Amino acid sequence: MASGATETERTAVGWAARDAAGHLSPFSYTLRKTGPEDVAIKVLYCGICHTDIHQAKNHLGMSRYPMVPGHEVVGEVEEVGAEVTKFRAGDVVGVGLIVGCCRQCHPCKSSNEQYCPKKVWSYNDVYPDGKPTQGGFSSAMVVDHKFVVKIPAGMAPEQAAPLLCAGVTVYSPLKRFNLAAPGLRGGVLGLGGVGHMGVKLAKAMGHHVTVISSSDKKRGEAVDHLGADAFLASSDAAAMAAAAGTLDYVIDTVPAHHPLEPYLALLGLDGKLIVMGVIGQPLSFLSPMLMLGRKSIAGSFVGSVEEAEETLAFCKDKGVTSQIEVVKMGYVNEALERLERNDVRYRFVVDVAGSNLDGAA
Ligand SMILES: NC(=O)C1=CN([C@@H]2O[C@H](COP(=O)(O)OP(=O)(O)OC[C@H]3O[C@@H](n4cnc5c(N)ncnc54)[C@H](OP(=O)(O)O)[C@@H]3O)[C@@H](O)[C@H]2O)C=CC1
Ligand SMILES: O=C/C=C/c1ccc(O)c(O)c1
Ligand SMILES: [Zn+2]
Ligand SMILES: [Zn+2]
Repeated sequence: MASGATETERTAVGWAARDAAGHLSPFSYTLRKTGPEDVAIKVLYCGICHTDIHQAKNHLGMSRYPMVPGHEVVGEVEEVGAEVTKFRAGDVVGVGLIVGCCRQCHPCKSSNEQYCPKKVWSYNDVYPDGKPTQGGFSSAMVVDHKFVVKIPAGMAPEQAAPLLCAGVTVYSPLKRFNLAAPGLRGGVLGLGGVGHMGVKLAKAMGHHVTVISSSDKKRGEAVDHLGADAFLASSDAAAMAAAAGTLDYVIDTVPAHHPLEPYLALLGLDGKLIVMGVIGQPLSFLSPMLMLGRKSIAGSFVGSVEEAEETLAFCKDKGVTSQIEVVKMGYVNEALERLERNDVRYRFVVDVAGSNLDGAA
């Protein structure tokens, strides 16, 4: 469609959860007209993040249905609004977890818009006009251009998808907590979608990287395939004790309740435990575990648009890729089940444009 056309409301076909069972099935809905600052996107690929399970299954008690999840979106620009100059039809672009913010608060004014109190989530939220947001397991999205990033030329679109959440989620805290310098010793707890990007990004920053996993099953892959320098099974008390005090940081990606003390013990002086997992129960630790070592526990929430662009550029520059299994939309429910039972190496990406979204086989 012509650049600047803004009058047509379009129908999208997504795959939506209807209730907390979290089963996705075809769902038609209308997208807003392409406003002057909007980009209309045909979705090509969308990664499956564990957050999509948390949201679809109402793990946090805040889910709204019908809900089309998906927030690692890569697509092709179909139409741009009259005031959009950064993108044009045919560009390959990405969208992550956030699609709106107030533009006036301190986080917004300091390129930390993901921390805006009025941020709009790409799904399971509403726009200021009351229309529900729907995510990337869908034929199309209309997104404010501020929240759209260009996928670097030469980067495969399916490869780029996991960088838009898993990648930037690790890149952002490493940068913000001054943990991007070479030579640091990092730990990645939980080798899943976010964790495997943690290993790859930290290695590309020049860190010595230890994977801390719930079992020994991923040892070979972590060291031989992903390039980790060391591997600890958290169940191996002797190995955990031998590694005490050796790490500058641990990126904790576990999506379920777990003790923090075994991982605080791995940190040396001033070490940081960065909690990433979305866990709806209190986590606990004994305060001396922090004091004796001046350690800190921090959180971090995805990354800004600027950081998403930096992550993409960093990955392009360093040759960092995601390790993915590409599936069709008809497989999305099996993929969600396999993700939940820790059976994916390491991110599912749905080939949305190559799928029959109406649900026929
Ligand atoms: N803070 C933020 O901005 C973001 C948060 N998230 C959240 O991070 C978490 C991880 O997401 P993602 O990487 O996609 O998830 P994955 O399921 O891909 O990976 C999680 C990994 O944690 C380990 N794990 C899983 N279940 C358990 C358990 N019960 N106990 C101990 N370890 C477990 C497994 O690794 P192993 O086999 O090595 O033990 C698993 O591979 C989720 O809660 C997600 O919502 C995601 C993106 C951004
Ligand atoms: O995938 C990214 C989402 C992270 C997230 C962080 C906090 C929270 O309450 C969520 O629902 C999701
Ligand atoms: Zn995510
Ligand atoms: Zn704001």
